[in-house]
Amino acid sequence: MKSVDAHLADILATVRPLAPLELDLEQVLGATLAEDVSSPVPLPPFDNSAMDGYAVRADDLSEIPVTLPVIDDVAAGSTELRAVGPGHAVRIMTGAPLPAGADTVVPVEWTDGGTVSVRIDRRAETGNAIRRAGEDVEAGDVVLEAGTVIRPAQLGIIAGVGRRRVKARPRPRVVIISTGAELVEPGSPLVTGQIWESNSYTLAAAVREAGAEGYRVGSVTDDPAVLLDRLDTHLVRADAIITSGGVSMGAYEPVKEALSPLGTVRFEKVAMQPGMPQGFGVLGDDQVPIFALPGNPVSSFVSFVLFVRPALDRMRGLPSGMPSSVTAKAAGPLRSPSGRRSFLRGVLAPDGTVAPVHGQGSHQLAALATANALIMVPEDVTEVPTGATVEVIKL
Ligand SMILES: Nc1nc2c(c(=O)[nH]1)N[C@H]1C(S)=C(S)[C@@H](COP(=O)(O)OP(=O)(O)OC[C@H]3O[C@@H](n4cnc5c(N)ncnc54)[C@H](O)[C@@H]3O)O[C@H]1N2
Ligand code: MOO
Repeated sequence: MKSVDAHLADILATVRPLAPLELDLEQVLGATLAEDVSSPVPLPPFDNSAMDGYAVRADDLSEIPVTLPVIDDVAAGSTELRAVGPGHAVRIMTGAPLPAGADTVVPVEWTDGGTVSVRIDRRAETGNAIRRAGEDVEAGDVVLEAGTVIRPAQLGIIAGVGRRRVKARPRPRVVIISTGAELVEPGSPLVTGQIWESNSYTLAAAVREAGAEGYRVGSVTDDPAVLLDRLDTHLVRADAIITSGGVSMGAYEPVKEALSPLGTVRFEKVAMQPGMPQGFGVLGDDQVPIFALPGNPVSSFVSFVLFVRPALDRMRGLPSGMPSSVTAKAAGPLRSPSGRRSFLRGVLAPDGTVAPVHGQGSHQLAALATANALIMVPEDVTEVPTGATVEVIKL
């Protein structure tokens, strides 16, 4: 059987980072920057007030209380140049440009709030409540480096330096197709022999959590021709495809039957539990990667974590490899088949212990839903005693 590491290595040697595009601000969340972004101007661009209050000269506050005439009013957005002379005050709002001559802002709470004249009851030091030009960013400074994933705050600074578009690798578009004649959409009634289709929902959600776009395109039955037709329809808009089911040894294995003859997708047994039957390859002129995952719900999810998520990282231009793990102490004994690496579902506690959940079958989706970690048991280990150190992947 092929090792987990060899299968992941094959996948990562095949998938490529997506080509960068000029993306609009509205489309760029979750994309990976492919250029350094710098600011054309200092930020803030001008000295301005951090509070609503009065712009004055600190020298005029040597005797407190003091009453000063209010000679002007300046709001945020004001583009007129104003000045404050000795013995005067200008009423100012948060974000408004500081009038020339002023060197401190007295918050309105320290005054009587007057509009003709103002009584100031507390001394403000020079520079109080003033935000200086360039305090955040100097003109020309790089604010984000190539390779940064654009999350809300990063998107904010791109807009904040005035950029409408940036060069970035988009979120990969992943089409998800479940296969199986027994599958029924949740919300519809079941008859004997049927089950509700869950894998495409799990996988689409996992794709989105992994920073890509997940498109469920409905399940197909066990007819390989229908699957090929569905693939043909969706290939044009996919950066990757995930199928679930139809890859083992049964009489009706539509994914294997449809894709094996193409010669670009290999079906192999990977030495892991769950997730042993795996298909991977490329489709079409654009060599779109396809992950043919096993149908058992826990198997498809674990396969996603081990193989698809690292591939999506690579497509996004991020470092990729085996999911990171932490060490923990086994809270109970663990069993694992010889020659296969196990990914047991477990609950990692804050005290650093990890307990296997009850129900380790590949079909036991409810048990998976109670887990927050995968406990790895190496290929050459069949039993792990309570208290032993194990590696776990956090979910
Ligand atoms: N004779 C053998 N039988 C099986 C082997 C084997 O080596 N020899 N491998 C087993 C292992 S391991 C796995 S994993 C499964 C993989 O089977 P398939 O990928 O062909 O998946 P299916 O047969 O279509 O389904 C398996 C199981 O999962 C349920 N399922 C499938 N799709 C969904 C879905 N979208 N939502 C919810 N549940 C789904 C399906 O009803 C089956 O119960 O093969 C073993 N057999
Ligand atoms: O390897 Mo299968 O994934 O046992 O369920």
